[in-house]
Amino acid sequence: MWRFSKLYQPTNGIFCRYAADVWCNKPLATTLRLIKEHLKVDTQTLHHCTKRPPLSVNGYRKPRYLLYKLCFGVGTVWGVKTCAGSILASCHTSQTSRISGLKFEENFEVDPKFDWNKFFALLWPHIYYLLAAIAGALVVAVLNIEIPRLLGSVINVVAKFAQNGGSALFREQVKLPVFRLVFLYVSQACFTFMYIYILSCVGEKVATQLKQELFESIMKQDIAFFDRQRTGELVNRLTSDIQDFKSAFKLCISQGLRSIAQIIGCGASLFLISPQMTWTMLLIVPTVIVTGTVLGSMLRKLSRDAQAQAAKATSVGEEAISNVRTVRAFAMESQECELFRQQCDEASHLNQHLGFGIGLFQAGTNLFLNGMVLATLYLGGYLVSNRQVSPGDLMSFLVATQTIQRSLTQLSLLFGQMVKGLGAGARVFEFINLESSMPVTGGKKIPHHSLIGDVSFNDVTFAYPTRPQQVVLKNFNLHIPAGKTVAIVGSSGNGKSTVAALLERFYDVDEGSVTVSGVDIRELDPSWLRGNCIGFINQEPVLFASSVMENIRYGKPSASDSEVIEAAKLANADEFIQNFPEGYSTLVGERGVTVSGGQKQRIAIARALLKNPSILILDEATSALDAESEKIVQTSLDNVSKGRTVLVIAHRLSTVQNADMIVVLHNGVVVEMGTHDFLKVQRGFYWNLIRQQEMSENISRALG
Ligand SMILES: Nc1ncnc2c1ncn2[C@@H]1O[C@H](COP(=O)(O)OP(=O)(O)OP(=O)(O)O)[C@@H](O)[C@H]1O
Repeated sequence: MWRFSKLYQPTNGIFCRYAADVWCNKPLATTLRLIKEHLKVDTQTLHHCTKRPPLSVNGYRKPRYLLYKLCFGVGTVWGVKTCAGSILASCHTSQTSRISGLKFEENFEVDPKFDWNKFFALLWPHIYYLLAAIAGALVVAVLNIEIPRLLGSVINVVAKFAQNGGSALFREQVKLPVFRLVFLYVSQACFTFMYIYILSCVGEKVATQLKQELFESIMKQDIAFFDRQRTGELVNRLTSDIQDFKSAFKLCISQGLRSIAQIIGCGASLFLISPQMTWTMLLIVPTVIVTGTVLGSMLRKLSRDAQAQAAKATSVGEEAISNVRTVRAFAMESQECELFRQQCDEASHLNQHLGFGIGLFQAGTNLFLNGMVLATLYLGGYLVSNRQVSPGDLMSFLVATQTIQRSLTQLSLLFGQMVKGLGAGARVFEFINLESSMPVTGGKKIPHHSLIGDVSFNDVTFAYPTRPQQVVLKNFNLHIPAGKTVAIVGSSGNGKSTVAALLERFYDVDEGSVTVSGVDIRELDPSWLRGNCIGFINQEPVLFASSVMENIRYGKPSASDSEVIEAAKLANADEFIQNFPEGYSTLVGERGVTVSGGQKQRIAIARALLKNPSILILDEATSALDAESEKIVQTSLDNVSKGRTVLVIAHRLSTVQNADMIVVLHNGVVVEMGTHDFLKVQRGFYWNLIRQQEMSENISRALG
């Protein structure tokens, strides 16, 4: 990894050096946090430092880098902010975009490198099998040395008896080389089977391991990562990239190993037969190697681009399919098809370039190899005519040359696969190695006997990592005593859901702190916090494509059937579930499409309730429902809220009138606070919100 340490200048470089050192090894969010914490740089300065736009599309730009190096070298005094921002900007476009928040998605995908260390670490547990396979391939190679020579012996016997005749003597003389050949062929078949089978098993195991590690790494990433990444892109890495990598691994090692073994074996055999002819042939090998290296690096780059574009096309398709109802509702089918077609065309275009390169490489290799056979025939014929070699030797030489030719052709075919596999592997390793800035587990757990549920937001300032320039909450303060209900209201986009997301610790605050029972949630075990302490019900709960029972049990995997049913009863869900022909075994379909909005919501309430959380977050939990369903769901929510700390985020003010306290948010700042009755008489923001809502309800009623 490229480091900036050498650019450090004590006078003005501390920020850059620090940023560079940390940043090159850690994810951006961690780096920014560390810079802020350790260098006491505030958010605004940091934004200023990092807001320069990207300078190039791939990697850092050399002239720019040299310029900075020069500037630092002669001690030019630049403002720390500018230098740091510029260096960061000139170093790596994707990362810069991450910092500046500009065009993040497009530029995130840059030139991932294949992690050989990781690759060998994956192979290490299978080392004995691999060694056995390599040994098998080497045995095949050794056997190959003898085959052309034995074939030559048979030809020599044939040539001798073609002139003199005598079938009995012929059988006698040909018997030994033929038996030896049969033995060698059978042994070769056995060893070939052995090493191909072993490699295939190892390939499967490595690919499975890789898939699991990738999935685990994705699952551990912070929510900001998912804000940036498209689902289709992630699915593509889990499926087609792993598949490409697996195929390349299996093919390259099994066929590649065999081909290399054959080349070594037959090469040795060639030297034994006629060193003179062999040296003549070897003259063309450097040309093949140079062409292969130059074309190879070009093709690898093309392959990576093609794969990245294919992933983009998949994510466009995936998005349209998973949101098909919205697409249909807006009659956007043809536009979606057009968009998908464009992305596929682009991928196909890049693949055609790749195909052109691979074709050129293979055609060139074939031409060289055929030239090699012709040269052998010509030179060999000349040597036979001079009686320097026998016809049998020429035959042996041709067989060995042909085997080498076949193996080299095979290798050139494999080359394309290898290029694709390396590209795919690099993309997979990129995410496996990605460190999450927020751990999923680890940290304190509040003991059960202490009072859990007292929540405090202390001077919280926060901007989403993908949009660092837009501060969503500014010096936000809120205290929710244990067992009380607090509602947050305000017009759309003012940061209500952000408050809930911070309490769930989906994101870490930029300044200030969020505490639960007096403990900063950054010190708490996030998995314990979300799994045991907080229940979250939002506007559109997502159910998994399994039974109602399994969906509710998702809240507490160890819950018994009776516990699940108890939770469903409390959530007013038991009755409608029992009315389904298959009761709790009813399948809800993908994302719960086979149940109504109100039913889905009540299943989600039961699911959250099963955890028995001390804090409940209701993020517009009833706003997607009609009046009747809302009433039923509200009753369920009132049931489950008893004895818990509840944070309600609501659009419909009628649902929060009974809250112990109502907080009005405006532009990320608390502008009013109090009970419904108190705020109503204040005639301020809350009163205005009530009036606006009443007006819009009257208008909708009038419109029928
Ligand atoms: N994941 C995200 N990444 C970047 N910006 C976001 C993200 N989520 C929300 N925002 C932005 O943060 C601001 C506050 O959003 P938030 O969802 O908290 O508002 P809200 O008050 O809950 O709105 P609504 O009532 O419409 O749900 C908005 O400007 C929004 O565009």
